[in-house]
Amino acid sequence: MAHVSSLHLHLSAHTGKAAPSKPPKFSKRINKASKSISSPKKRPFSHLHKAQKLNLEVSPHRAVSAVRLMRIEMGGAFADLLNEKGKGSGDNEMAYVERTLGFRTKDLEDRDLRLVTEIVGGTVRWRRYLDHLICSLCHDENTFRSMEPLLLQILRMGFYEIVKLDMPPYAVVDENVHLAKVALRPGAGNMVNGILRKLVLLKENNSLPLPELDGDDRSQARALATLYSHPVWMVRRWTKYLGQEEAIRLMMWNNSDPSFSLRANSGKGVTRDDLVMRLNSLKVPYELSLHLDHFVRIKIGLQIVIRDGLLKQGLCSVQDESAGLVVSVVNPQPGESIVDCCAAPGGKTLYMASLMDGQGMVYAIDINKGRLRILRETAKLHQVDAVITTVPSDLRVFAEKCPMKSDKVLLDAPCSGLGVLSKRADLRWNRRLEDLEELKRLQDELLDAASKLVKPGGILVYSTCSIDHEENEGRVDAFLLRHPEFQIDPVDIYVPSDFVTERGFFSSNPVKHSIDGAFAARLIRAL
Ligand SMILES: C[S@@+](CC[C@H](N)C(=O)[O-])C[C@H]1O[C@@H](n2cnc3c(N)ncnc32)[C@H](O)[C@@H]1O
Repeated sequence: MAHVSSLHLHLSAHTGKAAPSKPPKFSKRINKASKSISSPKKRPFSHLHKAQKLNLEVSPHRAVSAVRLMRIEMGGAFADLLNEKGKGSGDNEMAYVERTLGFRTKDLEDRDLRLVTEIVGGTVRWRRYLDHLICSLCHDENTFRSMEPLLLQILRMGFYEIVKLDMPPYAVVDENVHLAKVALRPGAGNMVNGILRKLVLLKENNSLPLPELDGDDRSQARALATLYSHPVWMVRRWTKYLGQEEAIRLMMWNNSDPSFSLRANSGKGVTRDDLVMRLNSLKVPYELSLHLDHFVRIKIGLQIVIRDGLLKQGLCSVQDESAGLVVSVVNPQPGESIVDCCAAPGGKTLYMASLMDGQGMVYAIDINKGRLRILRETAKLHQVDAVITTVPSDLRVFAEKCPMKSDKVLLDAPCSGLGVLSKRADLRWNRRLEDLEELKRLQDELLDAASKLVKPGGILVYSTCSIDHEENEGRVDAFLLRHPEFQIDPVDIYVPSDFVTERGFFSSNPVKHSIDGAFAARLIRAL
């Protein structure tokens, strides 16, 4: 999670990358605020102190959104509330606002939090599109490129609200101008006013300066990347593998509001009916999963579920159905010994453990000790810790040193995450094409290591949350060439046929199935 002291980094609007420097563009107010941030002693928030800094004219959702956007861009934090793991309570957020902007606003209500989620998620997703418009309406490109980070975030929010949310334009202009004035300085407010008013006029005349979809493949990819707000390399890759129409549909999915699934924690004796009763009493609308007995889908209301403590009490988990279906491919049975090779933070480990009726063992290996600690704690909370053993280790080292042979081995490999871009709003901006090559090398090494832990006749499941052919089928094909002792075990008896590829792999497609994109291959070792 981003630490607020990252405000000391200067962020270039051009690269979106933070580079260490003194904070050149922040107003004195911000510099003062960041001084107090880096001080190890926190100032107590006395009532007097609060009253002095209370600003009732800036709406809370706007102040919180601006600060979250700063944290995301400068620290790589995730945009969705889910990743705040329920810590995003109003109080916490307001402390961030005060330390970043130098004032508090009135407290956040549930409605404000919903707006924050919508504005932050949308502004991050539409960043390339919004920056194109902002840059077009600036005096010159240099003005845009050298814009101070907070000012840019305020403009992005305003553009998003006007263009994508169709909010009443002059109210948006007034509020963002006011925020820029109090959080930065009067001149910044004037600039926001000028640019946003230009935007309102252009929108009213239906003449937003957007690129045309023409020219050669490269220029079309660049235009699509702006129109649907994705990196150019992703557009080029998807156009090549999926065709332009399908690539556009995928980008539209990635830009839509994500829906979430909840898994009733049967390890603790909670049934889906129990979960549904709680959701009814909280008035959170849901749909039963068509594919998995323990799962329900919710489009809205995750905040309410978090607030009500359902996650903290271990009654359910937030888990996408695509992850649940990967567990169906493993098909864990009571009494089995299962190795989960890249287990943390434990979504699949916990679900597998809950299906084992207290018999057998899931060995949860992960290189990341901190994430593994979270897994251990959640396993206790979910009352499945008796069938989980955590092993902090690099899988490659573990497989070399430890001769254990298991019934089943799941390798849920580190991957690009290209199947989960609707939930991970900022991920598209953090991934580079070069990452894929590095990831493929790691995936091959981890597959080789995982295969050593499978007993003769045992099962190896390779899974990712990517929709990229090279990370999925490509890795399996390369593995089968290196390991003729394994062959494909088709997944059709474990998951609905709609998810089964011609070659017998599991594949979920966000556009087709309205869940995250994921992949799993079930491989069986010769006796
Ligand atoms: C996709 S995540 C796993 C998600 C997890 N299976 C779940 O369902 O919650 C990939 C995991 O691989 C771990 N990892 C990366 N390199 C590793 C290695 N060499 N050995 C073991 N774990 C590794 C990362 O720490 C990360 O937790």
